[in-house]
Amino acid sequence: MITVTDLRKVYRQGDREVVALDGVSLQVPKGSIHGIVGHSGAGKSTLVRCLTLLDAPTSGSVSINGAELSSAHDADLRAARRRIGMIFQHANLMDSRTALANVAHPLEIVRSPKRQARAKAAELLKLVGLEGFENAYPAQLSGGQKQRVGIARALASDPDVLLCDEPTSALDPKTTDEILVLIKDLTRRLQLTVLVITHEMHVIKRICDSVSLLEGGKIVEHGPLRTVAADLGSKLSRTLLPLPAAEPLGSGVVLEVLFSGDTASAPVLSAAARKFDLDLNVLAGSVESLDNAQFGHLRIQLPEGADAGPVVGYLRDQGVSVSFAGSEAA
Ligand SMILES: Nc1ncnc2c1ncn2[C@@H]1O[C@H](COP(=O)(O)OP(=O)(O)OP(=O)(O)O)[C@@H](O)[C@H]1O
Repeated sequence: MITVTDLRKVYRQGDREVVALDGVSLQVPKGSIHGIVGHSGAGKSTLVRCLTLLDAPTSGSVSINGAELSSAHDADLRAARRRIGMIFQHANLMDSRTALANVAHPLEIVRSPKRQARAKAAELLKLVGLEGFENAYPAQLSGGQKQRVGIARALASDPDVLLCDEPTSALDPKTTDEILVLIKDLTRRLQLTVLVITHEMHVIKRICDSVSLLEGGKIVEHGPLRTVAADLGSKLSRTLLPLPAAEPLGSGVVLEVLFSGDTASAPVLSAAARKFDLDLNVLAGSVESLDNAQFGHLRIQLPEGADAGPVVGYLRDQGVSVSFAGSEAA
């Protein structure tokens, strides 16, 4: 379990203060993956540096499985850092070392016996699907394979926590999905606690159990993936289930509707159309499976002159979230 409590980081530039983190708190349970999304400048890199204590937080605390990191010093701090495995956008492997020697490197630093370090590195390469590549040099590996070596290296110190900073931003879509499947699989098998920092919603959709939106150094929305996706109108729901812009046709009322769980598979819209004898026009739609639950986000338009009130009431009674979008009823 990672617990971050009221983390603040203020940089001083001359007599000016830059508040990069403004009271960030979060909890990530063991065995789960939490995503942190945010635009450039939101504070993501600062958060990574403060979590690993490469940068000292101005105030607040970070603990892993109840052990306080923020007050640790010297040997304790080094030991605490080893409990955090890091994965970066680029694996930053040592070109002159084989895949095996790269993975064994963190073990050599803590003076593990050489034979033991190599045996463990071989085991980790197998775990990340690189059996047979032990003697390959980075130049002989694809981007995805290099990232796998990076992941094996991150696991060498048997960390409790995996901190992934834009782990797939440099990879093509197919390799991205393969690496995400690997991270998810390792999380479950090794009961890791994983924090993924990313600007890609795809990463959140594919592997995260919960998500936080970081803006201006603050977490402005957070929660389990299913809960935030079902919150019609929230920023995270809009980015998880985006709708393309579509001009309304005429002056009929435009509604945004969000189906989740059971309502996503029930023919609620056609039932509403029959019940009120209306033609409903779908202007835009987005359908996704998130954390094994179905979601549908639609923009629909009622015919000109139709009374939206009873339709909205009926849809809400069926468990569908509805809001007015544009038109005279907005
Ligand atoms: N060493 C520093 N000194 C002063 N200000 C800093 C420093 N590092 C970061 N900042 C400021 O803190 C804020 C957050 O920056 P940070 O790099 O954490 O954002 P980010 O979300 O990682 O952005 P990006 O996705 O572009 O890397 C920004 O306003 C930035 O200018």
